[in-house]
Amino acid sequence: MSTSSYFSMVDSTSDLHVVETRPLMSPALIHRDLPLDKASSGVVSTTRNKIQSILHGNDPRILVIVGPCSVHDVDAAIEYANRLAPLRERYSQKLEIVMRVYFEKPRTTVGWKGLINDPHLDNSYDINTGLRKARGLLLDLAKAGMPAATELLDPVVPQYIADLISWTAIGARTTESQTHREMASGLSMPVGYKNGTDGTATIAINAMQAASKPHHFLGINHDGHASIVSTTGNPNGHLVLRGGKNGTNYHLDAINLIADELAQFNMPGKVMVDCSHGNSNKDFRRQSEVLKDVAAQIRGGSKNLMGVMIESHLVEGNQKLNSDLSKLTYGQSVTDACINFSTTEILLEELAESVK
Ligand SMILES: O=C[C@H](O)[C@H](O)COP(=O)(O)O
Ligand SMILES: C=C(OP(=O)(O)O)C(=O)O
Repeated sequence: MSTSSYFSMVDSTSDLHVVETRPLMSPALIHRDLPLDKASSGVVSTTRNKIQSILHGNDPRILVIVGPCSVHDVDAAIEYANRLAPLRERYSQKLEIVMRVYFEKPRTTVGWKGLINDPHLDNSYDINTGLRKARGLLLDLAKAGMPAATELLDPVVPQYIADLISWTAIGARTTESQTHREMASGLSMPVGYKNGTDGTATIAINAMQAASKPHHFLGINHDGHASIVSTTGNPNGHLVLRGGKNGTNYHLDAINLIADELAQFNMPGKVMVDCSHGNSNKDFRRQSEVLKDVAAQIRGGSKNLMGVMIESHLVEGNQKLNSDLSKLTYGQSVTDACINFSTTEILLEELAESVK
């Protein structure tokens, strides 16, 4: 029986909801066009080492992940980095400032999923261009000496950009996912695991344990071929407290409780506080309140804090994405609302002053 007559006899049971599949460029091809240079690799490895030292208590400074909720405009991201660079230098004795450069957005239901998924912001989903734009921006930042932090969401994406990332988040919506724990087990940089959207820290503690162990899973290699990936486990994981539906978790009591829980599992007790999301109840103005509380804890001698995360952009607030992109305000977030740059400067000064 010929193949076509065989298939005409059976019901089609696959791809019933798939419209099309398009070729994806291999990581090797994008790396060939946008290679890692010596200076950039130096920025990434030095920053990763410094973050590891902070995490393991060998460097008393505080890690600061600060920048836009998401990058939708590469020029605005570069302008932001140019303004952040002098602050990074000024406070370098007290703070390790790393720019938040988020290309992938996990949505509660649906919405724009970030520059990699839809780089033209017009539902054309030109992912090959998205990956190039993301890598190009990371290279420009690294060449200018600015280290980058991101959230890694799609497990295929690290092959394209992870060599340029100094710190990674596993988000509140994916910390409990085995796929993301497997991915984190093979990542080369320190990883922060967010507590769940309901505020539960236990899933993030489980994630830290799982990702610190070796795993074997499905992925792609540098040439883009489907592969079985085997990892060693990532020893540089920590918790990121981002609050949740049931309230905040940045106060001293909450942090002490979680540090005790971490100690029971022999995990590093030092945590990062995300000043935004559940801790600000998504009101960008409340990030200042959270940051001030954290600074007071550091001033008071707390040994349980290793970092903070701040959502900040050139212009405060956020705006809706609509079809007329020419109406977008330059330097304002199209995802979560952010504080503006002058507030960011004030907060970084206050945080730096709190570190002895
Ligand atoms: O930081 C970003 C958002 O909080 C996250 O992507 C969820 O966004 P959404 O609830 O608007 O989908
Ligand atoms: C999505 C984010 O955070 P969370 O996972 O905490 O909601 C984010 O930081 O962009």
